[in-house]
Amino acid sequence: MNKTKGKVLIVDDDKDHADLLVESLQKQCSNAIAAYTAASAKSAIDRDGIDVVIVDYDLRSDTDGLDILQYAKQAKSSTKVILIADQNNTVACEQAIRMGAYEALTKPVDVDSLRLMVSKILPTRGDGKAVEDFEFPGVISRSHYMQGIYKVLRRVAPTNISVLIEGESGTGKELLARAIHENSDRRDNAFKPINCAGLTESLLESELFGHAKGAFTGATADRKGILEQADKGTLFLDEIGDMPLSMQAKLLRVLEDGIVVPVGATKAVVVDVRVVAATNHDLAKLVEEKKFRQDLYFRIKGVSLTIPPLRKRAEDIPELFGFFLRQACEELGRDIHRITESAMSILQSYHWPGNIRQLRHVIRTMVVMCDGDTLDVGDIPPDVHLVKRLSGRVEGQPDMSQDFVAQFTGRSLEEVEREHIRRTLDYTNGNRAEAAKILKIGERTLYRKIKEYDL
Ligand SMILES: Nc1ncnc2c1ncn2[C@@H]1O[C@H](COP(=O)(O)OP(=O)(O)OP(=O)(O)O)[C@@H](O)[C@H]1O
Repeated sequence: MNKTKGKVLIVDDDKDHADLLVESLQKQCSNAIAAYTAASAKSAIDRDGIDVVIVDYDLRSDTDGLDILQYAKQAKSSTKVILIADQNNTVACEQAIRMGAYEALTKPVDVDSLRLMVSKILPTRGDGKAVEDFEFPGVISRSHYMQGIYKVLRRVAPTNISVLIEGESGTGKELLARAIHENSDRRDNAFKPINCAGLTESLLESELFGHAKGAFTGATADRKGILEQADKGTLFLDEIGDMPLSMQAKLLRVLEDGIVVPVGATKAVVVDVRVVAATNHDLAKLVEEKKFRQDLYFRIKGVSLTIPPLRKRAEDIPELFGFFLRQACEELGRDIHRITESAMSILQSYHWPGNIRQLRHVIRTMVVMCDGDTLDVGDIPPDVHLVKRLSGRVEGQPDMSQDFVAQFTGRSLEEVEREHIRRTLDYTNGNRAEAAKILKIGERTLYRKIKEYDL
């Protein structure tokens, strides 16, 4: 059988069960180990750089499986954690998923399915050797959209091909560009980003190409441009759609010939750069409108990728949430592990115009606002709150009604009504008069429904 590379840790205080899982996983994973206590699990995580943790929720010690989940993710965010809980403990399973667990299973666990799951996380090559480690440090994503993107990146990153990344602001374009660089042979040389928007043409030219001493007022010394600084490395051209047309022509020439002449210099410099470009415009449309040069478009678009906005991949939110929660807690010296179901559900159905960047800020604000050890609806900033989503289309924002409907598809009208009333009451912190106003029903009707639905 093809063995996977990667380390698997089984954490279970039932020694026999842990050993059984280790034995079964060792058939496919040469490096499966067991820990019977939380303390030894933590030292294995610190010591061994574990890739997959399979942890029993009920450890019968002062801690539980969720604590190990949090510890493992903090030690290495790419570690995948599978939680196993008792059949009736769906609360722990839901909490684990909210905290970024890869999967949460209830007992009895089918060992073959578990093995299959681990083999999906740690793939093998046909010749039995493990796939080369391919790291996207700090890049979180489990949605099928993002998995598709990673598949392409795995192939593309190690080559020299130019990559064009399209996506709304804050979707993680620069992060992916860095991941491409880190997974290429150029990783030991520089990754140089430059934002092509917001710079005057002459500034952009001098930033890109450099300048000679005395080239213009203020040029008191020779200065290497970004292109030269990125020699043998990667040049990241952010917001390339905003580059002035005349600069586009100059850039194309350099990319074609690999020769840079700094502003005011007489000598040319030969450079070897790989280009990764990003834009939040539809570049093909800009080409049609003659606002972007077609020849440059083809030059930078060796492979093009579009990162979907966060609202189209709400399934990524729990894992991103866990990641940013840990970051914020570390930064602010807080110890918060949990989020209520209603709060997570609000985060998952918000439309996130600022995408992942906005999510990160919101989670930080929630940590600041939170009094206890669990984030709740009241900690969510008002602009992310329910009312905008429930009132349908927000001006200037996409229509969210589809996402809203999708949440409730397959549920009865009664269930939807109950849930809707519950969330609205959450939103108004239990203020019935305000909730009735939002719901556009009388207060007496609301009172009746609260009793009827036992809210
Ligand atoms: N998949 C991800 N996992 C973890 N963090 C992410 C992910 N994607 C984005 N981020 C974080 O979100 C923030 C915004 O990402 P980034 O700057 O790469 O976006 P961008 O699309 O380049 O934005 P802009 O177009 O405004 O320059 C960064 O803090 C980044 O680390």
